[in-house]
Amino acid sequence: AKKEKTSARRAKQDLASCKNLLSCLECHEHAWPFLLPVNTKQFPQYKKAIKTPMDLSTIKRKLQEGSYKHKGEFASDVRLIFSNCEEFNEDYSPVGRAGHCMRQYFEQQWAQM
Ligand SMILES: Cc1ncccc1N[C@@H](C)c1ccc2c(c1)OCCO2
Repeated sequence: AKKEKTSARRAKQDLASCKNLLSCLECHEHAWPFLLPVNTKQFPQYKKAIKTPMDLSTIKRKLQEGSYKHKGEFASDVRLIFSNCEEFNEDYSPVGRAGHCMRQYFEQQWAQM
């Protein structure tokens, strides 16, 4: 019973840390391209090019719904945002640069979790 308690407590702590890190990502100056799902009416080719779209609002919903069993699954979805961004956007475009900046920020914060 002791072992389960600590792992339940750690799971709670991890969820709180993921929610906190997500808030930091959402309010980052360069988060603007990633806040909501890419509008495929605005970018018709996006649907074909990007097999698994991801964005910060979707991650927020998944956290709230308890969709992530381990914090690593949360990190994978965040990294998916940035790999989709690299696939679709030129490195030196405004969105491409924002993606590189946000990825660097995320990995820095993630390493301290
Ligand atoms: C992350 C991403 N990848 C590929 C395409 C779009 C986006 N983001 C949207 C929000 C977006 C990014 C940039 C925009 C825009 C919408 O609307 C018009 C002007 O510039």
